[in-house]
Amino acid sequence: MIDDARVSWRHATVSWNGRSWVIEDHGSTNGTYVQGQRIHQMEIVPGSAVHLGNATDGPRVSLTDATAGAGAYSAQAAAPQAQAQQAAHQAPPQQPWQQQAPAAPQQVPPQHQPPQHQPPQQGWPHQAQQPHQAQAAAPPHVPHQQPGPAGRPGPAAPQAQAPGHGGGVPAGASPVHAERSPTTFHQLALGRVMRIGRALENELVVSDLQVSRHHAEFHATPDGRFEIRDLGSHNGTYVNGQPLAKSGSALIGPNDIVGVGHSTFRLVGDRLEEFVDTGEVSFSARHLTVTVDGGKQILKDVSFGVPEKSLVAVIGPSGSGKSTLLKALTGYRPANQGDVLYDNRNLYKQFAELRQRIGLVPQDDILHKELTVRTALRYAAKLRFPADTTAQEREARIDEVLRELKLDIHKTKKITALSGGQRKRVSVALELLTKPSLIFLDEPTSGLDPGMDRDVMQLLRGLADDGRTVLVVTHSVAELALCDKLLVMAPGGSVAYFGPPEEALNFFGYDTWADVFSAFENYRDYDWAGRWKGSQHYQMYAADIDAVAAQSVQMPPAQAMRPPKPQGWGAQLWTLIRRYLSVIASDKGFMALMVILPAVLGVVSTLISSNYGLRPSPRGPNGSAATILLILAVGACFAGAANSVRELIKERVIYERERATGLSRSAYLMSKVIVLGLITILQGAIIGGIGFGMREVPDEGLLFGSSLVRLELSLPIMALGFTAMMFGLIISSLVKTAEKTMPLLVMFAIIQVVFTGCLFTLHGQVGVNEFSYLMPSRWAVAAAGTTADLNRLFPNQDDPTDTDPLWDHEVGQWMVDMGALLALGALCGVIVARLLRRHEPEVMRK
Ligand SMILES: Nc1ncnc2c1ncn2[C@@H]1O[C@H](COP(=O)(O)OP(=O)(O)OP(=O)(O)O)[C@@H](O)[C@H]1O
Repeated sequence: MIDDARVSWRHATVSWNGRSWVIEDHGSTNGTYVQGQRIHQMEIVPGSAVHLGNATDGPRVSLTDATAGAGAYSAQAAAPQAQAQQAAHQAPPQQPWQQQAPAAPQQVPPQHQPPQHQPPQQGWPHQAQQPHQAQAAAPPHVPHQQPGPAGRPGPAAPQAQAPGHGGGVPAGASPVHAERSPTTFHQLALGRVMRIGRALENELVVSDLQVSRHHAEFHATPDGRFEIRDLGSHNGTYVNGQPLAKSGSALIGPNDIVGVGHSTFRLVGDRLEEFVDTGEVSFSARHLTVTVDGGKQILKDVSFGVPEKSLVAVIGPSGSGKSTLLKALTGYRPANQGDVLYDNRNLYKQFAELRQRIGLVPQDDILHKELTVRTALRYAAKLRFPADTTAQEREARIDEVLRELKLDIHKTKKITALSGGQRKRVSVALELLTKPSLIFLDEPTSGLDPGMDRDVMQLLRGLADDGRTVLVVTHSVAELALCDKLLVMAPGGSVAYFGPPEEALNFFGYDTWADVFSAFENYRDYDWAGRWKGSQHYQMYAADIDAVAAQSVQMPPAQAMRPPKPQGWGAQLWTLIRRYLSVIASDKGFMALMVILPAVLGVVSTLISSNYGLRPSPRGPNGSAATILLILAVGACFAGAANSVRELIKERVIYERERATGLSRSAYLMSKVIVLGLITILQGAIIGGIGFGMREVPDEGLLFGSSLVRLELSLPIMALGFTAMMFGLIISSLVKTAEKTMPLLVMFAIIQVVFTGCLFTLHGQVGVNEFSYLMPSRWAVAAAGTTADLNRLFPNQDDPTDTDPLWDHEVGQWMVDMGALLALGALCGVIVARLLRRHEPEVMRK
């Protein structure tokens, strides 16, 4: 353990590679320096000047070669290794203000048991010995320090002291951290530009993958003031939580906070103070209230707060507002009233910047299960990190996360081959890539057996001990003792209890959680919130926060909240296409089916007995030509729609999460359209190739003369496959569950059969004919019908002179029919985009 703020929590390791000692930097914030040069990995020898955090005055790690023999040398040199490892596995220090947990109030006499933490079976050595005591909330009488000007505390802000308590520091927040000191100082000089970025040539190097290589620069204006300018960064530069325009600039005063990646900067005189968010942030919610249309409150005045490194569990009966609370805390659906404070900064007001520090693991997995762990993380990293990160940098971060979550032995396995608990770890790993400080999980242990439940909860305990705040909504009560704080929601969306988990049952006066939940069920109208607010626990753990009056939420304008797009549109599209192709390629059965299905449909159509195929019979009419077209068109419709009908619904959770991290809606949709479009066009070619290939066709086509008549006939079938695929996407974005797609697919296909115009005459039927214009099969059969001259082959039996104008044997009509078919496809695209919006976090809808 090296006690220096410039040294990261996991900074570097020194290891013996069999030949020499090697120091490796683990993506530390302030870097590792050998002989004054920032390094990633380097061999070191006794006497090497190795500094952590700063090239000159950072803590020095030295190898001492006390003896001459090689063996003895190794033993000596092991010291730094032990040190580095120790640094990574330190339990959180006991706070000086540690309090004994209060005696349980109310009906039941206190039966407080010290928490019984099982030592972990494997992994997570960070298990705090007594986490509840170590992180017990500061009782109200502990004087709270007030935050700095924009909520960020700092030594230069004593003037911000406010009378009384509750002015911003949450109850339970450690007063130690309210007085946070800067991680580093940088001297600004007039006339000199200080450029910030990830690249080593910057004056101020921020080793953070969220930061662009050349991110922003500070420079002095001629009148002696300082200005920050964004250098077209991928993830944005923020002033007081608001994004600067790309390549925009702003004057900076002493009260302003500049945010770049995980670092924030503040000007003090001509000195720049840098605070690095290493994850250790306090977090609190104040008076959170959510009102839905009709005025009903589904979340009522929820207040709680926790210091850094806390693990908080939220439990409550079904419908008690847990998901609503999670959405309010993450900003997915901001509350109507109240505040969420992140390190004393208002999350809603500074959403654009702070949203990047939040990781959310939804209940369903957010990875494509067909991919291997490593491949899935690679695509996720590509989408989430700035475009200028190298594959090597991303790989290094993935390795780091895999190691941290003990997944490195599983990295080459497909996610489907992992156990439920391991799969959850992979979802957590994905969220950890960008080093969030706050991690929210929605029922991570649902569906897991008790052993895995414990495994996942211990994982979360470890994440919190490593310096993050973790909040988990759970149905499982078996492992609550691992948490620092427990929030119990009552029916109706109010707080029934907040405090140490081991005191909760006593608080309710029951022996088991089943009894508590039964009481919630049986006494739904009881004033659980009133009981909580009248308790000593409330005084101890929440009254402090509640003392500040509730505020209405005024969210910044939509464009100021949108997440930055770490990658450009084209790069996102390319990554999404590649990911989708990887997913398809990993499923050999699906690929085989994609070829077999159209082949079978094409072959089946050849069973229709017809002497003349698509040519006129000697007498003129040839009704079987219409039947052949009908079967081929319906086959293309089925194949196209079946390809896409489950595509969006099965990925909905992934889309929702990725959208919140900057995914472009149109790039996502376009990736589906391109890949599925190519597949269906290919399938259309197979159907048409077999279906028309084995038939007599007219001698002359309309477009290509006599040489490519079969292609001319197949093109409408291919385009029909494409448009049907787009219809399938509409169904996929419309439904709530994947099961509902099947009946809709069947309905779609049957309707297409009816409206081909091959079963009965559509032309001349007022209303029905116009309605048929909305059907892709109508236009596809019409286009092929112009080539085959369907008016002649399949005339109106009542009146052969009454021809269908859509089937006119003319090039112009072929073009119109094809144009209408493709226009329908494009219209479907617009509709899908609108429908996708409904499945996005509320803050992303624009
Ligand atoms: N947009 C909305 N409009 C109206 N009512 C809503 C809306 N969203 C949620 N509700 C209602 O609010 C209540 C709380 O819902 P929420 O999903 O937050 O509960 P929950 O505790 O997460 O439940 P579960 O454990 O079953 O997931 C429910 O009664 C739900 O029907």
